[in-house]
Amino acid sequence: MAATGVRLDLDGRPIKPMTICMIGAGGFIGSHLCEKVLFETPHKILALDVYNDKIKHLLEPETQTWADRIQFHRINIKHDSRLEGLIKMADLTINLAAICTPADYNTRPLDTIYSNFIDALPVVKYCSENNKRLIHFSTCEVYGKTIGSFLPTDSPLRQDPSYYVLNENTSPCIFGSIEKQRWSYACAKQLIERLIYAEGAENGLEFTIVRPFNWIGPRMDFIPGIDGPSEGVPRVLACFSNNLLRRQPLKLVDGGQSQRTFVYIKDAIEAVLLMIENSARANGHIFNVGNPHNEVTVQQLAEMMTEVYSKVSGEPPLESPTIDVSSKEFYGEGYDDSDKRIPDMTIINRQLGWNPKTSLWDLLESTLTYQHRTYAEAVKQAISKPVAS
Ligand SMILES: NC(=O)c1ccc[n+]([C@@H]2O[C@H](COP(=O)([O-])OP(=O)(O)OC[C@H]3O[C@@H](n4cnc5c(N)ncnc54)[C@H](O)[C@@H]3O)[C@@H](O)[C@H]2O)c1
Ligand SMILES: O=c1ccn([C@@H]2O[C@H](COP(=O)(O)OP(=O)(O)O[C@H]3OC[C@](O)(CO)[C@H]3O)[C@@H](O)[C@H]2O)c(=O)[nH]1
Repeated sequence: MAATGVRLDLDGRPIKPMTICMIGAGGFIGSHLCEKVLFETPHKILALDVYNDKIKHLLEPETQTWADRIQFHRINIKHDSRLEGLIKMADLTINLAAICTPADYNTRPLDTIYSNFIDALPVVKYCSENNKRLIHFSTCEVYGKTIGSFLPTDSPLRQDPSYYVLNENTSPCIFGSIEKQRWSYACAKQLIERLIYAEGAENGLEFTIVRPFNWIGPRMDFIPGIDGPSEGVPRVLACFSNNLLRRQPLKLVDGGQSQRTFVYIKDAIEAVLLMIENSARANGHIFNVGNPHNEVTVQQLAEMMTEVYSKVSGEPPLESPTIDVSSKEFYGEGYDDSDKRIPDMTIINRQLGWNPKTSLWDLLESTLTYQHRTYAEAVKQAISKPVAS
């Protein structure tokens, strides 16, 4: 499965095999990136994470053809002296490690800020001091709210893309007040972006910053009570999958009127591989990675997921498939929301020629087929178990 023959970059130069130190390799994005690198390139991976359940299929059995190209290190980067050595052994470091579920931002703001800023500091420092290239995962949340959201609801300017399309070099970062602790994550991500940018400007760090716009697909987060805590609140794909699997109405926070653009994880991973293998085109840039054509309100997402799940599971949809819930009830005090997220694709198009391919319907069809195959039986068994009194 590994690539054979000479592979060329976008400028026709041979791509040299490299060693990648991937921090957070055991998560949703990390697991897909590990697959891509192992199946389609000759590169080696030093995979660092606290967990490895999502990459077990890549680590075992050790007879797999790629086995000598991935090494798992169970490391918590908060406190592990092996981190610098592993970064030194690699040509490139990719940092994916983070607390990145909105339910945590206002309920565990300290953990969120430490994870997204303080814990990322040594990674940046070791890369800079050892002249190692860094690809750092930030977020589309650094844009916060759109300028258009502050206009009167009937203002025609709300239809003008310059009031809502999010551009890496020109859009401002607009967060709510400090008591809206939702923004702890976005603010920590923004500060680490600024630090990386400054390391590039003052000390010559070779960096690329990725701003993912709602990447979704198989292995995202967990299903509460099955492979994660019963009371846990994952991101929207897993929340709605959980509701569909349990035949419960999908909960629309504050009416589900916020808008998102969703991109299929496999499309997005193509963009990351282009960044990995085209350093001259990617260094010094911040890239939006999303699919501007897949925009829906959360309510429309719920309706589409209900329809797709019915198709892939063969079960009829519920008579009342959704229910409204207040954000205070769902997430607690201090929650706030991004109103709309459409990525400007000019920079990634110009530098890497990347475009997403998969429609929202198609990506939901493959993802919900996976969810049904992976979880339906376990959920059925969990539901049928008598509850302890
Ligand atoms: N999925 C998206 O759409 C999306 C959107 C915006 C930003 N991002 C960013 O992309 C990155 C990866 O996101 P994901 O969706 O794969 O999340 P994820 O939670 O699935 O993956 C993060 C991984 O990092 C690991 N990790 C966290 N803290 C660690 C530590 N101290 N030491 C070692 N490992 C640690 C976790 O165990 C987990 O496996 C994050 O930085 C996130 O902020 C993702
Ligand atoms: O059951 C639910 C769960 C969520 N919502 C609403 O859906 C919107 C999207 O929620 P989610 O995908 O969980 O998170 P966000 O898009 O707000 O934030 C993420 O964006 C990128 C990232 O940085 C990492 O993935 C993260 O911060 C939202 O409006 C929820 O309120 C719902 O209605 N019902």
